[in-house]
Amino acid sequence: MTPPLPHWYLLGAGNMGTLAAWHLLQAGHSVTVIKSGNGVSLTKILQLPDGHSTTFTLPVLAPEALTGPIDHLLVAVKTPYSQFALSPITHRIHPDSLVVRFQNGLGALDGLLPMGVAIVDAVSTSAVKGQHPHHQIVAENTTWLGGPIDEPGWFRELQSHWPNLQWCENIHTPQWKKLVANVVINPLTALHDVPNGHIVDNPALRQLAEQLCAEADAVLQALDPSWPGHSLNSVLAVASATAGNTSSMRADWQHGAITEIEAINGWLVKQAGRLGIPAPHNRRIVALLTK
Ligand SMILES: NC(=O)C1=CN([C@@H]2O[C@H](COP(=O)(O)OP(=O)(O)OC[C@H]3O[C@@H](n4cnc5c(N)ncnc54)[C@H](OP(=O)(O)O)[C@@H]3O)[C@@H](O)[C@H]2O)C=CC1
Ligand SMILES: CC(C)(CO)C(=O)C(=O)O
Repeated sequence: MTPPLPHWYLLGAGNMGTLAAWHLLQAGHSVTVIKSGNGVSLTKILQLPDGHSTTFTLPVLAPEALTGPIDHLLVAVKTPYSQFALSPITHRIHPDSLVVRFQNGLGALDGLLPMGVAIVDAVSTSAVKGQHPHHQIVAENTTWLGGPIDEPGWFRELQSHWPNLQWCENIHTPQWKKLVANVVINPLTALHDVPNGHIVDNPALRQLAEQLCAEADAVLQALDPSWPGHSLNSVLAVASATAGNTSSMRADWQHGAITEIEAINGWLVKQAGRLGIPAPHNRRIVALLTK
């Protein structure tokens, strides 16, 4: 008999959470948002890449209204909010639960989940923007899922409803590529209040980019000697491809919101410290963007 499709609990029904929920619903999974405001459902209006909009409604449960165990959890809150969002529900998560971490950076869930819980990382080069209830898919690129488990049985079917979704045996590779792009582009565009393309066009920013990138490559190479290094050209290619965009960190910084610096450059600085590798440029940038 085929096992039932997962029932997902979603922490963070913002841009990425809405994208994931839409594809999961399309594939026949069910999704409940965990958020204060029990009983109030969330109606989402998601603009698809072809310009059409789709409207769907997600049930909402307050953390204290949850009763049974959480078997499948999708975490799509911004990294600084992970602990606050997870703490009321961790007692519902058990060693056989599957947690999908849909966040930029690394380490944001470290120490927050019960021992033994499998974390599948989702790395996406897609882009979704907007504010509840309106969300717009502005770029539909590859999304990789992978972690310490084999490809789940439901994945193939989900793939047929989620364009460019891939299962990745070695999630480190896309995750670290994305990390290096975020290490360079996000803080520089935030601090200098410029769109991504300025990293390529402005010689002073490009020099700072080289410094941040070289430190990131040194740390990643120490963690995994097969890391190819020399990431600058691919980082500049991302900055060129998104030249007119406001990075997520620039947007957060402009709004006075806490940024994801701790999970991006902060993670790198922590690794550098552990490994005894100097990372003064990243250290400085973390200090500048930490309120
Ligand atoms: N948007 C994008 O294109 C991409 C984003 N990412 C990454 O995905 C992650 C999510 O980003 P994004 O979706 O853009 O962020 P959003 O700000 O759009 O969404 C975050 C959501 O989390 C909710 N939230 C915050 N705190 C809690 C809480 N305690 N309990 C329940 N819900 C909570 C917010 O609700 P409320 O608004 O009510 O506070 C909001 O709906 C980030 O790590 C980002 O870097 C990765 C690739 C692309
Ligand atoms: C790749 C980049 C920099 C695109 O803007 C991004 O992921 C972000 O803004 O967080």
